[in-house]
This record gives sequence, structure tokens and C-alpha cells, in this order.
Amino acid sequence: MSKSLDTSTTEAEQTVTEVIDGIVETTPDVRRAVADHRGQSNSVNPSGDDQLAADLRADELFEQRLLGIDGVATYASEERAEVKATDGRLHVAMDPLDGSSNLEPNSGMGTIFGVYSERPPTVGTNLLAAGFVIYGPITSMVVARKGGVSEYILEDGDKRMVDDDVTVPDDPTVFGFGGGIDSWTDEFAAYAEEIRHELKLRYGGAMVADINQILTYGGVFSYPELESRPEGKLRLQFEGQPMAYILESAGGRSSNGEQSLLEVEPDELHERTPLYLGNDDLIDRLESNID
Ligand SMILES: O=P(O)(O)OC[C@H]1O[C@](O)(COP(=O)(O)O)[C@@H](O)[C@@H]1O
Ligand SMILES: [Mg+2]
Ligand SMILES: [Mg+2]
Repeated sequence: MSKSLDTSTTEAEQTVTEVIDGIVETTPDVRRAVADHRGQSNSVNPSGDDQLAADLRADELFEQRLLGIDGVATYASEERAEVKATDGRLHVAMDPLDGSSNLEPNSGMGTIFGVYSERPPTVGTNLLAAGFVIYGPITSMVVARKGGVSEYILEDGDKRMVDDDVTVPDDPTVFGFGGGIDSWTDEFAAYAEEIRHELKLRYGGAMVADINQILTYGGVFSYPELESRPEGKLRLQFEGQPMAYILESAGGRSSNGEQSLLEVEPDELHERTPLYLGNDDLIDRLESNID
């Protein structure tokens, strides 16, 4: 490797570290914002979903913190139409508050992020790191980077490693499928019927928490294509790709029904995708079932 390439790789790694630390430092403010902004904002995001005041505040907090990092060139999020740009080399894409419909019943919610070498919309193979935060009984964070996955406990804006080798367990036990049985295609319904006899249901309405169930117990999470909505619900750039990067780094698989979510070329920043994540064999079976 040439010296200049070596230097730029080191700089990129330094920026990734600063982004992760910046997110960690912002989480106490996001937790406060969630408590203080439980109402609707009377606006919709670029995907057409109603925005809570907390969605907007979390987005603003992360944008301010992360665009302040020298190496960060752009900030994109589920809650804003355009990519916001400044000087720098790397690109951050976020779902600032995932599972925000869980705010009213005070259930699990989180934050999802990806750090890319190219400006979004871009393919997931350009991810350098990805992770999520869960604002649960404790605040925890999972980060995938350099081929490995680690879990941290966050307290007062600091992180403490609790597991430096998170892997999807070989013997899966749980599943969670969104969308509702009556909206599923016949092919997906047939797959779900098999799975429900093999695994137990864990579906909480926040992807962060449902994916963490898969990392903890093994299994399969899906928000599938629906009869009325073949594109599914979840966003490729902000939810699908980062979670695919995490699951694949932890030894599992991701799919849009045909190929890894990391290989899907987005046409637009806010495009949606059917999404299937979990143990290899469960995703292999899904792909052959819905073929
Ligand atoms: O309410 P539904 O249809 O089960 O949808 C739940 C899914 O929608 C989401 O809440 C969408 O994310 P946002 O809250 O970021 O819009 C996912 O976290 C979750 O998996
Ligand atoms: Mg989300
Ligand atoms: Mg969101």
C-alpha cells in the first residue's frame, strides 16, 4: 500500500471512530428529547410517514453533532429530503429514531446509522461501519466495523464494551414479521406458516429491538413485500443497508428476496425495500420459497 493511501485509510478510520463517539455522546440528549417531544409535529417525512416532534429533534441533534466532525462530508437521514453537505471525505446516513410509533406506549426505540465511503444514495458495499442504539431499560449500542461486531452499554455519553464478538447464534429460536398476515403474499405466508411451527414469535414494532433479538437468540426478522406495497415499508439506505452490514458481519445473511441488501443499487435516497435478515439457512429458505 502506498504511503498516501495508507494515510487516507488511517484518516477514514479516525473519522469512523469520531462518528461512533459522536453518536454515543449525543444519546443522552436524544433520550431527553424523546421524553420531552412525545407529540406529533404535523409534518410528514420524505417517505410520507407522519413525523413526531422527537423524530425531528433527534435528527437535528445528530446532524449538528456529526457534521461538526472534520472528516464528515455529508449527513443524510430518513427525516430530511436532501443530503446536507460540507467539507470532508465520509458520509453518514441515519434513521435518527427508529420505531417512533413505540413512543406513545413507551416501548423500544433506537437509532440506526451507516458510515459510507460514497455519498448516498449509494450501494451498501460502500459501508465502512454501521450500528444501532437501543433506548431500552438501558441504553446499548451494537457496532459492526472491520468485519466484527461489538456490543456496548452507554452511560452519560460514554461507551463500555460488553461483548467484542457478537455472532448470530447457530441454533435459532425467534422470528418477527411485520406487515400483518392479510397483507402478505401467498409465498411469504407459506414461509411464515412453516417458520411459526419452528420458532417463537418476537415482534415489537421497532426494528432495532427486533434485530437485537436475532443477534441475541438467532432467527429471522422480516418486513416483507406486501400485496398492496411490493416495495415493503423499510428504507434501504437508512434501515436496510446498515442492518444488513451488521447481520452479515455477525455471520448471518440479508436479502431483499433475491440478493444481499448490500448489493442493491438504490435509485433514490428514500427508496423502500422488502427486507429479510437472519441466520443463513432461514434466509436461503425464504429466497427459495418466494422465488
Ligand atoms: O408498525 P409496523 O407496521 O409493525 O412497522 C414497524 C416497523 O416500522 C418501523 O417503526 C419504521 O421505522 P421508523 O419508526 O424509523 O419509521 C420499524 O422500526 C419497524 O420494524
Ligand atoms: Mg426506522
Ligand atoms: Mg425513524
